[in-house]
Amino acid sequence: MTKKGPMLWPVIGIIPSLVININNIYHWITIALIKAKGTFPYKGVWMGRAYGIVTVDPSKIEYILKTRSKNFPKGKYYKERFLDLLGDGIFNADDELWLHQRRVATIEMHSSRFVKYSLKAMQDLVQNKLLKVIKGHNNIIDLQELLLRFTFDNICAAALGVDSGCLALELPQVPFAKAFEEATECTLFRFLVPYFVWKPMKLLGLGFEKRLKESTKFVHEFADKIVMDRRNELVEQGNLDGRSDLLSRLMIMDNIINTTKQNEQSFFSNKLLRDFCISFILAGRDTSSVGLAWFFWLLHKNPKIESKILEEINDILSRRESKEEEIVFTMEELKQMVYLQAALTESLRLYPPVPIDIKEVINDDVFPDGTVIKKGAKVLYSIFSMARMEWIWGKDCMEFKPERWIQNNGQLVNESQFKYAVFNGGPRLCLGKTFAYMQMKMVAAAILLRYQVKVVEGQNVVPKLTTTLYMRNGLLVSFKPRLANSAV
Ligand code: HEM
Repeated sequence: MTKKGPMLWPVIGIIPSLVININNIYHWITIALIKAKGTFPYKGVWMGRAYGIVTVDPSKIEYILKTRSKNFPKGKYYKERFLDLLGDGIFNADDELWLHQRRVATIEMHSSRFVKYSLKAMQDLVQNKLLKVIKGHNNIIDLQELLLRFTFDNICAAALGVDSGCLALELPQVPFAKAFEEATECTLFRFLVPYFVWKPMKLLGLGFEKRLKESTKFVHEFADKIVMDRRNELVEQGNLDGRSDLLSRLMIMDNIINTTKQNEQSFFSNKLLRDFCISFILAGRDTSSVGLAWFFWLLHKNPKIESKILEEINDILSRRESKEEEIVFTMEELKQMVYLQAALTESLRLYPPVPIDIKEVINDDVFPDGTVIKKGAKVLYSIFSMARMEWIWGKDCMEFKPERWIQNNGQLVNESQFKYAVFNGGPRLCLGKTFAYMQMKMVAAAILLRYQVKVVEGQNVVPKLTTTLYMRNGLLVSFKPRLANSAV
């Protein structure tokens, strides 16, 4: 049953409490959820269509993400806000349209071809770009911004097969990345103001809606050109054998299906391919970089854990038969980094890149504990707050403890997706989870082996209110070469 939560005023609902706590929103929601014993009702402004419950209850999360997932889709509320940027892409689709994209993307992402391609892309990006930028910058640098540049280049290579150039040595402004960031930020405003405010603004081309229109146009034109060029390449060459990115593979798969089933319309039109790729870039653009930024911050506060990670990396390297000049981690070595994986998992628990998620209710429903939820309501679940509930994670829930994730036999703990909802769960479990771990381990190990990441003292390291858990002021650091490896 839902317990009392923050005050709901007539007409303006929960808004006054939100406004007062806007600078500390995640902690405020957490405290409200602790007081309400896990779930409370909320209401936005009158006629604003925002009402429902906020929860951290793993059994309710399992109910919405798995047991009754069809009754709790992304829904109209979410979709109409993301429609301009994402169209029908996987991140914004439900039902058949979602299912087909999900199926083909899953097949392709699990293929050894894609895994090999993404590993190579990551290795190249780390060795030839990221480490070079770090080496070339002797001064203080914003680590969050640097990691964002890395993941943007990485996801563009994986999804589109292009180099977006964010990690060039001089760290240039990249128009596509800039437009993407602007379009995402402006879309977020649609979640913060009632629909009767943003819809007229859109119609009249005002304020953030004007910026959204312009940045979306730029993103779409950029992606459209890549899709068109690839289509032409396929027509001219008859194949895309040299390419392993998702866009090329989906185009090829669709082509093969159409050749076997003559007269049937292609599923992946050029527009749907574009929408798919944009969804993919959105999903993988900032999640792992933001996760890594919090990870390095936690290591700074927990030097013993950093030493243990280093010990593990050096131990793995000591088993190499040949001692190459340049150390590039292999897939096998990354798999052996169990302690590093546990530390990353623990860091993501405390600072989940997607801090709050939302689902819409299609038909009236009743949760297993008897809580009634009405058609049209929204369920918000705070993944950030879940980590801070003693009844979910124990008395030490606030501590950064990688050991939580290692069993007595040395294997990693396989936790329930609904207790650890960081990567979502059920049929819409994050498609990039394996990719993200490979990426985060590669970056963390490559940096930690060579450098001590010195966090500049006196910074105000706090979360920003966006769909992804950015650090509001970034993370200023300097890199101090480790003596033993300074030549690497
Ligand atoms: C630490 C890194 C990451 C975290 C914590 C994370 C988390 C999530 C979450 C919570 C969702 C569900 C969102 C929702 O439905 O509301 C999701 C979906 C998704 N993620 Fe990730 N993600 C990460 C990295 C990535 C990467 C690197 C990629 C791409 C390579 C990716 C691709 C996707 C896709 C395509 C979906 C949509 C799946 C669907 O709707 O069927 N993610 N992710």
